[in-house]
Amino acid sequence: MVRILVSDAMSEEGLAPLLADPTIEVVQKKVTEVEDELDKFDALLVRSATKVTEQLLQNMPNLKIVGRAGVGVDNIDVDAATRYGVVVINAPNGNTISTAEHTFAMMASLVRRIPQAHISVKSREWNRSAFVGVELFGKHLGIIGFGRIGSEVAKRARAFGMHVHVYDPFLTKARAEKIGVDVCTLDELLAQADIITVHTPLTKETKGLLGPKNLAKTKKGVYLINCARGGIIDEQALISFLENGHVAGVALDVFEQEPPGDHPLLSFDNVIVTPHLGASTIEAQVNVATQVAEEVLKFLQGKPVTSSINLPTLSKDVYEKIQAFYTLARKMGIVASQYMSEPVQEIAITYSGSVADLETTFITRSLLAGFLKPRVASTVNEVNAAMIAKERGIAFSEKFSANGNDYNNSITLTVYGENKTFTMKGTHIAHYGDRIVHFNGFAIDFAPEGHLLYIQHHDKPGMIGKVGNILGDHQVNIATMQVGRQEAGGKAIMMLSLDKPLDEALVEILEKIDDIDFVKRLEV
Ligand SMILES: NC(=O)C1=CN([C@@H]2O[C@H](COP(=O)(O)OP(=O)(O)OC[C@H]3O[C@@H](n4cnc5c(N)ncnc54)[C@H](O)[C@@H]3O)[C@@H](O)[C@H]2O)C=CC1
Ligand SMILES: O=C(O)C(=O)COP(=O)(O)O
Repeated sequence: MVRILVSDAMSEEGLAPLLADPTIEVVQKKVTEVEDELDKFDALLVRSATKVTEQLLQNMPNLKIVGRAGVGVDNIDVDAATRYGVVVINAPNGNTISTAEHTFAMMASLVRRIPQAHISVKSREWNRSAFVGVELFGKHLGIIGFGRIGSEVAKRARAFGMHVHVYDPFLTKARAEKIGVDVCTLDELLAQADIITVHTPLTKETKGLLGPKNLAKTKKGVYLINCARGGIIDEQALISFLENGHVAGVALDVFEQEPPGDHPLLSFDNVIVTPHLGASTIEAQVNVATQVAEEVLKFLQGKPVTSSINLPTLSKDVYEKIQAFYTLARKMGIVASQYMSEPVQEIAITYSGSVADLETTFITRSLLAGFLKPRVASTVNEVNAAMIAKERGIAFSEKFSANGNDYNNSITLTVYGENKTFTMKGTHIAHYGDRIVHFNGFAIDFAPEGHLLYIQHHDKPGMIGKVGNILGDHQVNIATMQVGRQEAGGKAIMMLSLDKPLDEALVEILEKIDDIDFVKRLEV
């Protein structure tokens, strides 16, 4: 039974695919309510309230995936998740419209002082002259961060007759022209805008983006809106610029600390606030919960996920094409790692023939994960394989060649160790399976599967018989046997597939046979 912890409030309708699956148990409780059983969960679904820290990840050793039912993943330690091999996914567009609409509602409320007027009337006052606002029409709106939400805000602003200026260092000219907005530098935006709204993620670069220096570059009487993340507008700087009257008003949906408690910003009459409600609509919540539920279900069924933060994104089509090579590469990694029982500095992979045209990032990660698996105690998979390889000083490279040599497709792996270099070549043949066709300088043909025994020896009559007799005497059945040699009477190899793993004592007996150089057990 797969167990999923849903630790923040989520739409039941959205979670329906998980709730309906009889092989899945969904527990809807806060982390603090299940502290004793955290090690029993395979998946964790969160919104922004749950902090997925390294400590929490350590307390959940069976966790395989974290699903963020929303956009921002700043509450998740993605680096730590990657290190532990935990996939992180989000729901990137389910709440875009709701957040853009909320931003616009905040903008209108801010310039017309609707919340203040509302409180006044509810207090039985009727003070019309105290609530004179300004129009949005004709005003200059500065949008910092022109992604999904920023561009939806721009469309609405244009409908209101506003001039829209956007700053986003990653925005292509073509996209900006298509939407018809004025792309400018941050300084130009700060100087021109009557209203500034931020829609970037919270990153090292955007933390404090609107701090004392940049706020000083804004127009006197500017209005500011933050419906993205607390901290993009520096709260201390904001207090100073409200106190000195430079900023006319602020609308905040988000805070550096949530909830903000008795925050000094809450005392300003011209600061209007909501409790992180951007995504809080029925529609957005159904959308984001459905998106993560479907993704988690796919992941648990071994299918590719499309909105991963720490895995290359694959479409179903691409996944189907690479699946066979992904498995072959994993097996090749496992075999090579056991064969090269010594420190390794570099792994070079060459993709030839049809596989060279595919998306190979995943295949390479699969090979690395296979290679590292026998060497590391922690979980290693395609999420963290590249990172672990780097940490261990193992460089890796990919090369591509259109020519598949004798095969329609092949993967050639060269491992550079401290003392030796090892090469193997594998191919995938439709309806036949994975074959290793070159091993350590020998042409051969075997399936990289099960309990394999590799024997390197001198090419002499009777060698196969001697090995067969010893194994037979010890009740070890040989399922298949492939042989290869460089030249008659020279070096030769046998690759045996056995019905059960061999113990070390038997390896030693085999190695004592005259003309056997060495024997290696390979478990795939
Ligand atoms: N208040 C709420 O409930 C919600 C808040 N959000 C927040 O809104 C923000 C934006 O979300 P989306 O538009 O969906 O994300 P997105 O990824 O589509 O857009 C973000 C944009 O920011 C730009 N950007 C990154 N660094 C930048 C920098 N240093 N300066 C200027 N631009 C930069 C990126 O190029 C990108 O175009 C996120 O922080 C997200 O967490 C999202 C949904 C709901
Ligand atoms: O999607 C986002 O980034 C949000 O900020 C929404 O947060 P929430 O899921 O409402 O806690």
